[in-house]
Amino acid sequence: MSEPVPDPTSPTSSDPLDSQTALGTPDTRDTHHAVTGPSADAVPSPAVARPRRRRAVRILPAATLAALVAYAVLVPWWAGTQTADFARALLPPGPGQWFGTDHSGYDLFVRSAEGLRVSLLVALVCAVVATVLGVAVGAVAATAGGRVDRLLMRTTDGVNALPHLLIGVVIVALYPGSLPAIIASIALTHWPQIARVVRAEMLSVRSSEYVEAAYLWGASRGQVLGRHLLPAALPQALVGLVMLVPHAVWHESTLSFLGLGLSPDEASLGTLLEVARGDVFTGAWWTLAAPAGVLVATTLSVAGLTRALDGGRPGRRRGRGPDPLPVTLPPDGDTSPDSVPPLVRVRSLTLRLPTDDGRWVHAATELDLDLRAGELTALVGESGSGKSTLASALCGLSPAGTRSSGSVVVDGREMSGADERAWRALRGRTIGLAAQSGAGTFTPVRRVGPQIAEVVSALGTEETVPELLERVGLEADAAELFPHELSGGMAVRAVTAAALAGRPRGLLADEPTAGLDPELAAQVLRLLRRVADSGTAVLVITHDLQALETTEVADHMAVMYAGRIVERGPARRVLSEPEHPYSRALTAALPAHGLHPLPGMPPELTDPPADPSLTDRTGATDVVGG
Ligand SMILES: Nc1ncnc2c1ncn2[C@@H]1O[C@H](COP(=O)(O)OP(=O)(O)OP(=O)(O)O)[C@@H](O)[C@H]1O
Repeated sequence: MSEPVPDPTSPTSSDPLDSQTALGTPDTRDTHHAVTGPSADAVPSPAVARPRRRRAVRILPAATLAALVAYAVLVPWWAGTQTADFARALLPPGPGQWFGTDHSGYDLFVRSAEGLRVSLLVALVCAVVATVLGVAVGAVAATAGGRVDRLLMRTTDGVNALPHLLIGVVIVALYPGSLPAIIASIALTHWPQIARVVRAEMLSVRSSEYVEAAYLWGASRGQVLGRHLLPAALPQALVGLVMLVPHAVWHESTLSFLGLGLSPDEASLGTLLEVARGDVFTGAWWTLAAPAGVLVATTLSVAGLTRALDGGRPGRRRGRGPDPLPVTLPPDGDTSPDSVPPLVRVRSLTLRLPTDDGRWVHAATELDLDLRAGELTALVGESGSGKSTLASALCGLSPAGTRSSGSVVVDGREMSGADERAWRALRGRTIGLAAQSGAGTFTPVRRVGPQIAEVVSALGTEETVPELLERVGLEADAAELFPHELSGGMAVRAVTAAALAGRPRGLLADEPTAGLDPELAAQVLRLLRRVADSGTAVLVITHDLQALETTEVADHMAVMYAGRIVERGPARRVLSEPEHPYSRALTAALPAHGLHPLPGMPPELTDPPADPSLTDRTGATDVVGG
């Protein structure tokens, strides 16, 4: 269900410079310096010594843990079955018994190894069960979103808030000495951390360009989950699993120490500690020190390993998810002057995007636009005027929480209020989107060709990768390249090839010329013209009026400013005789028209003017045209 568009007068204004500041994110890359000069070899400088120390800090926990695991596996195997020998009871540590003996004469070096083996096994099973539960809950929450997500996250918070040990004690007290009860008591209280980490990781990957592109190119939620979200979240889940092991060791040990855990026959470290309680009062401190030392060494090494594993992971940005466009309002009659119905007909489309601080971005207001087969329409305007928001809406990919009204008819079908299934049937097939991010549209770790082949197979067409590449002017061996190996021009072409994989009747190209030099920009625009000439309805979103003017590829042009289309008409006319002051200012900024900069800054879209004109620009001292 869609929500009504909020009252435009309700949002409060904000400082437009805020968003500028946000764009200027400081470079946070590591700036370690290499040591130069003759003395560098002779005397290691602090800059060289520090990485070595860091390497040692990373290796030490792993080596300690490996030694402890070897100790737990090999020593009981080497020692065989021990029998009680009361003649050797409570011997202090010495040459014949390194860790001393307990009150039954058992060698504590062997006994602690057996205890560690049991504790590690129990902890590992608990951690695996908790991780499977956590991954399942996190994945469902991240992919379902909405109410399901909220319900699962509240449950997660609830379980997290419970006193774990108390719950463990209650469960184990109901089934005393039962191993499954011990595992359940630990696993059922420790999955929330994993669920939170997995959900957060999946949400951040879900907003990445290549996942958005996967949806655009027809992938189902299940395919996105299996191909992108789960593989991205699993390393974090694995780190979580390793982190859970020491927790589980401590919980199991505590339960056993309280006499609620395993029986002394299957001694864990906790059982040994519990048995040692009585011996300590006789002065035999080593009976407690041996298992306690092993427990502490295990916990510290796992904790150190966890930090080393977790330390190298880069952060990811959060962003928007692929929620369907909740468009409302009844379809209206075809008001187009042309007889051929457009492939896409937009009428009075209004979109309000929520901000984190409760305001609304007026990203699109009362937009009308037609896209027709065989025609290329250019949508121009400054950054932030709402062009990409419109393109996303035409694919049913508005940001979560978007409020909207108006009509979007695609191929004769009113898509107002259409559900995700309806949009998915249309994405990639009826409308293809070549997204703005170029090479970022592809998963970075795989070659481009197989990724385009996946799009073809998801959309079920007869296209082949070599044919698609040829169509966009790329050599067949470009398929073998990784995304980072593509030049800017090649990346745009590869993205266009993927967008054409479903033989769409409409193509939206978002900033295809961004970052390209004039010659490459012109080549890309001519490529899109050829796509239009083959009968496709093409929308090109661009800032690059210069390239449009040079190539003359556009049939129509719409000028967008502050969320509104302020002028529209034949491209040649709009470029040569713009009518709206903003269109005049845009063309006046071109080198061929005198390079007059636009005055001031565009208005803030959380508080836009009712009738945008150049006079509403903040900081404007000079108004061009008029
Ligand atoms: N997910 C979002 N949530 C809230 N506001 C958003 C979101 N995405 C974009 N906006 C805002 O919507 C407005 C229009 O953004 P949009 O990206 O559509 O502009 P644009 O003209 O395509 O600019 P650019 O060329 O830089 O992409 C901007 O004010 C932007 O900050």
